[in-house]
Amino acid sequence: MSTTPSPVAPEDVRRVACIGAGVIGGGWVAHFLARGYDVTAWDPADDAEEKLRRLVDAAWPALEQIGLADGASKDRLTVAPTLAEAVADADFVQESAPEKLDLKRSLLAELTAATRPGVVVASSTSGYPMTDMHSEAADNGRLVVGHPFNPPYLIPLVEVVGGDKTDRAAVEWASRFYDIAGKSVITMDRELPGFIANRLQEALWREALHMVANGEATVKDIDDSITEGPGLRWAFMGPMLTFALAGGEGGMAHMLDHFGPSLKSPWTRLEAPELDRALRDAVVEGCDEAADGRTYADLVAERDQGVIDVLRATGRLGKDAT
Ligand SMILES: NC(=O)C1=CN([C@@H]2O[C@H](COP(=O)(O)OP(=O)(O)OC[C@H]3O[C@@H](n4cnc5c(N)ncnc54)[C@H](O)[C@@H]3O)[C@@H](O)[C@H]2O)C=CC1
Ligand SMILES: C[N+](C)(C)CC(=O)CC(=O)[O-]
Repeated sequence: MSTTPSPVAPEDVRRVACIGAGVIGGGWVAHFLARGYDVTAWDPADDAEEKLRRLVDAAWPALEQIGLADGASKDRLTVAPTLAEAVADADFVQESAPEKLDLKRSLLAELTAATRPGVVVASSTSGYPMTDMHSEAADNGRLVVGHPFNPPYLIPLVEVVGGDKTDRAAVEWASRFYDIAGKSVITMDRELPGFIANRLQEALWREALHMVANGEATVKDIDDSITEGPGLRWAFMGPMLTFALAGGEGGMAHMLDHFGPSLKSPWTRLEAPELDRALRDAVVEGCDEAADGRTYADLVAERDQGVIDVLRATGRLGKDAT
């Protein structure tokens, strides 16, 4: 473990390195460019640069719509030929490589060695605790999880948490940096599988898969049940406060006294269903039907506009909102 402080204060960060430039790494690139940073990306895939530039081009109209920071430009993106060159001058590194534990462990060790001492390195992992990804490399107290939501250039939340070897100062540095970079930060003081939001999302997801597997609901029924129902409330009021209103003037106390006993009803089947070929195909087929001829690019544009409309309608544009 290291006690090396970052060589750069969060407010003085100029250059961000994004390692792995797929859906999430590319989304981070778009976000940091829009917030006015110099961004250096690296990804080992042959077609990575072309795909990355395509993703940034597709995201840019949405980012212009919500407002670019002074000096923000797509021209401030450099795609480096090697990982070492990508991170050599970075003030902060966001790792978004595939979700494979061995790969994350060796990549994070490599990043620790290739960055300047003390530079904070955050992993986008959607579920691995940093304690499992930490290597034995020296100076690894600056490795943190910075879990984003898709697309990182529009969804504000980042969950920040360290592992058992992470310096508290690195967690605080990352939280402050993300805040300055326009994110909405939850800083966790302990590791949970799936952090907070994915733990919740995965519970919903498992139930949805059970219903498809058993022919109890279609993919469309499941999506409509959220977008026409609780999803409308969740955009601005979380599940706890929403349910407190279900208790009327008696609030959560009445809600719990009234509905609490039904917690024991067999509403959920939280053990995950077998993700066999039939279930996989049923879900894929249902999503194709739901897309109804819209391409991936159409859906991305539709989603981005929807998120912007919700952020605007709920008064969250204007603050450095994403
Ligand atoms: N897709 C999602 O909705 C979300 C994903 N995440 C996390 O973000 C990370 C990346 O996931 P996605 O972007 O979805 O995956 P992806 O498959 O879209 O992108 C992964 C990228 O990493 C590159 N790559 C492969 N080996 C690499 C290496 N050794 N070093 C650096 N890059 C390498 C690939 O060429 C690819 O471009 C994962 O840890 C995932 O859990 C987090 C939040 C949401
Ligand atoms: C599908 N996923 C588990 C990788 C999703 C996330 O981690 C967060 C999100 O964008 O919902």
